[in-house]
Amino acid sequence: MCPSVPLPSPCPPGILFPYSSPQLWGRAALQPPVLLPTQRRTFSNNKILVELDTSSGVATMKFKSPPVNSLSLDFLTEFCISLEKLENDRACRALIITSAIPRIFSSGLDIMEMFGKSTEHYAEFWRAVQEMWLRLYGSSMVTVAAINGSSPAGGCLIALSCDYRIMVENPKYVIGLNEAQLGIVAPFWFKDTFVNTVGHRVAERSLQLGLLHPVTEAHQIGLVDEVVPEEKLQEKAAAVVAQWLALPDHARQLTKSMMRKAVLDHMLAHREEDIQNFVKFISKDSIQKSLSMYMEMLKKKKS
Ligand SMILES: CCCCC/C=C\C/C=C\C=C\CC(=O)SCCNC(=O)CCNC(=O)[C@H](O)C(C)(C)COP(=O)(O)OP(=O)(O)OC[C@H]1O[C@@H](n2cnc3c(N)ncnc32)[C@H](O)[C@@H]1OP(=O)(O)O
Repeated sequence: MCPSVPLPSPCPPGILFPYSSPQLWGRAALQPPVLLPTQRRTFSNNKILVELDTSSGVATMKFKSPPVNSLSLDFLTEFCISLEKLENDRACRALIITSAIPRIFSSGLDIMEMFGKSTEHYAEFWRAVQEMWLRLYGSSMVTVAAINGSSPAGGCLIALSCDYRIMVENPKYVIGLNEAQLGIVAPFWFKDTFVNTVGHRVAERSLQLGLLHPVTEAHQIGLVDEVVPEEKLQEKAAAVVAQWLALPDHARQLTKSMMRKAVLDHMLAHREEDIQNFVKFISKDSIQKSLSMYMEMLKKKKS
């Protein structure tokens, strides 16, 4: 067992603290460097599979919710539970997120959760979306998105919330915050997470046009950090994680907290207001009509 680690003092008021227990910091990093046999711990539900290699401290999370890994309320709940389990596991220092569904990383928020439902449902759903982002963006683990398929809107947010993004080179895959194309608006914390990754000008253009960027372009604008052939994805993700884990956990975690604190604090301070704004916005007839037309368009595309 890893001994509990004293908090760095004075304790910075970073968002990482409410979402990860400070006494867990250091985790496997502070254990003596003994060679342990590879040990795997697996847990799974019907949406997500998690495999933790306790000898390296690296967990791999696979989204497995057909047909397109859309982020339904159930999916978000399972995602948050899985994140919490890993965050609280002393043996886990890093997380690789990928998809078990061919060609799709995640299709973003489940549009059916935002269509034709009660205001109570919209509020519950939006709180779950916020919770997912707070946990992932505020995670004390090293997080790498291994993006093996298209990743629009909420799917892109998941990737943006990680520390590093590696995408498979495939001319058919796209990634971006395309909310404007659906007639909806990316909330301020989606926008802030995007700006923190690609910068203001690129984000402004991309958001206003609701662009879904092909992989090469996503790499050029800094939306993804690396592009690799499919067969190299897991190997690359493992190498990136190893590089990040070579640093002392507390230094990396405090730096991460410092970089992300303003955006996380802003959202926490406006969380209830953001839920009210979402409910009001999504309940509008005009927005419901836009979503309905978008779903129709998706179905027509198939036939
Ligand atoms: C001013 C105040 C502002 C306050 C804030 C307000 C609002 C913010 C609100 C919301 C923010 C939302 C963010 C989002 O994430 S919205 C979701 C955006 N997602 C998309 O646009 C993706 C749409 N899907 C696709 O482009 C393709 O499906 C995809 C490329 C993912 C896969 O293509 P493929 O050809 O393989 O598969 P399809 O046949 O298209 O799809 C299969 C099946 O799945 C259904 N589906 C796809 N995506 C979704 C989805 N996101 N939600 C629900 N269902 C989805 C699709 O309709 C098909 O269904 P069926 O026909 O088989 O029944």
